[in-house]
Amino acid sequence: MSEKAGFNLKLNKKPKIAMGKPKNYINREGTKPSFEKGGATGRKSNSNGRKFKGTDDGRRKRVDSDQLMSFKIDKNLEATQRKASSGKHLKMVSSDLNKGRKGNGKASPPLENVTNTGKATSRNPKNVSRSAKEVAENDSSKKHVNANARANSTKRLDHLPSPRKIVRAKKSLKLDSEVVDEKPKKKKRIRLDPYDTSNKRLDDGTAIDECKKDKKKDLEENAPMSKNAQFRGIQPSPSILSFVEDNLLGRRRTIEIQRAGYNTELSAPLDNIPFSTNPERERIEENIFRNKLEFFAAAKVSSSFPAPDIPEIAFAGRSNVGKSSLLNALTRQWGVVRTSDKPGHTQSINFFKLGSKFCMVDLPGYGFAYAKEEVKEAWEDLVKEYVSTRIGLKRVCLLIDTKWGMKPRDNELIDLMERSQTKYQIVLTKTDTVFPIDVARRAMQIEESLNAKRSLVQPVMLVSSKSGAGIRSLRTVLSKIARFAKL
Ligand SMILES: Nc1nc2c(ncn2[C@@H]2O[C@H](COP(=O)(O)OP(=O)(O)OP(=O)(O)O)[C@@H](O)[C@H]2O)c(=O)[nH]1
Ligand SMILES: [Mg+2]
Repeated sequence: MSEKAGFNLKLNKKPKIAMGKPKNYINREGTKPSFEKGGATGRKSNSNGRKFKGTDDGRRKRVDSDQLMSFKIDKNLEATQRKASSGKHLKMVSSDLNKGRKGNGKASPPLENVTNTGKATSRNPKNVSRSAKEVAENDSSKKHVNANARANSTKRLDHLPSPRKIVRAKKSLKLDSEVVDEKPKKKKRIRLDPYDTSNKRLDDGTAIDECKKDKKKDLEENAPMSKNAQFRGIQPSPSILSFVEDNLLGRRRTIEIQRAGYNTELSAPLDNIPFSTNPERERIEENIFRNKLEFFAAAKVSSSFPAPDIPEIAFAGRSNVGKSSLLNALTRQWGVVRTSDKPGHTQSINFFKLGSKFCMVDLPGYGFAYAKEEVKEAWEDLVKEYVSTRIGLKRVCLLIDTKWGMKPRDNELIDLMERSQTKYQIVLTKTDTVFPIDVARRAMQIEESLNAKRSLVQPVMLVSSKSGAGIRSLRTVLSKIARFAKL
């Protein structure tokens, strides 16, 4: 076999298909595919010789059958393309081609023609004529190609196609191979650009999410911290922390209190002497608080106040903060001052003598209480009048619930006491209801917030009437007032 023939065979890739061509196979110019005339069945009668020009009948018949064969193949290709099937269909095409060759005993077009025609017909039947023209143009070369194919067995190539034709043939072969090769390929994955916000799908999904994230971040950064978050951010000083730990302030387990040497059988166990061998409660260290607590006056209006002949210490604060309970805890005389879990229990200013030289005053609470608004307002006015005008009032213990901290009404009273230059001291109550760290935080918070107050007496006292924590310390502070107070 000559070199050129070999080259043509390379172009055809499947020389076997071309090999089956009969000797008298001629490709025609201007022939129309039979399906344009409504015949897609491959009937012999379908090929109407009269409509083909420049060919004799015999040839026409052969051409028709060829065309029919080509169309048959085209149809197969169409189906192949529609089903998007791969090499399987290509095999079918080849087998059909072979079938046609075997069955008819006639020439079948070479693979390149078949695929070319298939490609053309699959999109536009008009392309068939163009393809036929191409076929005609390449007539001679294809003749030789076919002849080459035949020459595989017997003959050698007579003349070679021009280089231009070879290129064209190569191109067509490429296109054909592309058509054939593209089918088995998997669908191309569409890669979405995450930064392309013009993409609707991105807008619906990732892009919006990112926007939301950014907005959320901005809001988080710019939004003011919640009160709770601010409170959690407080770093108590080491001195406050150690005070809290030393006095077992805050919520503690019974075992912890027992290990510290306190008798948990007693009420307010921490208000005792640790590791005492005495099974009973030790005596109160401050003499003044050993006195009997005696109720001696109650006032709902200022005119009912008793004569101010002894120093007084008053206990003010919101309703239910633990004022009455603290009086009992300080004197260890439970039941003398009535307490209740119902806010607003104390409805008048109650005066209690502790011995002959000292008086403790239980004030009605302000803020939320189970009472009518006008009644509560009357209590509040009474309390304000008492703390701002009372002669003999040496100190106001302003009780704040450790859990809730200071409220606007507390600040109102502070402002009033500041104006009236009444000495006041903050007492944090119910410390047993929160964690030790929160006791320290609250103390720190209040100390810092009231730093500039002139009438405020430091330090902030931390107590629990229930556990007895901090009661002894408060007693020490108050007994000094009672001892040195003069009218
Ligand atoms: N856990 C705990 N509960 C307490 C403490 N002190 C008081 N209580 C409870 O709090 C509730 C209210 O106590 P009170 O002493 O009546 O409070 P108050 O401030 O006098 O209330 P008003 O008279 O209504 O203004 C009662 O149920 C007490 O048992 C404490 O230190 N710890
Ligand atoms: Mg009370």
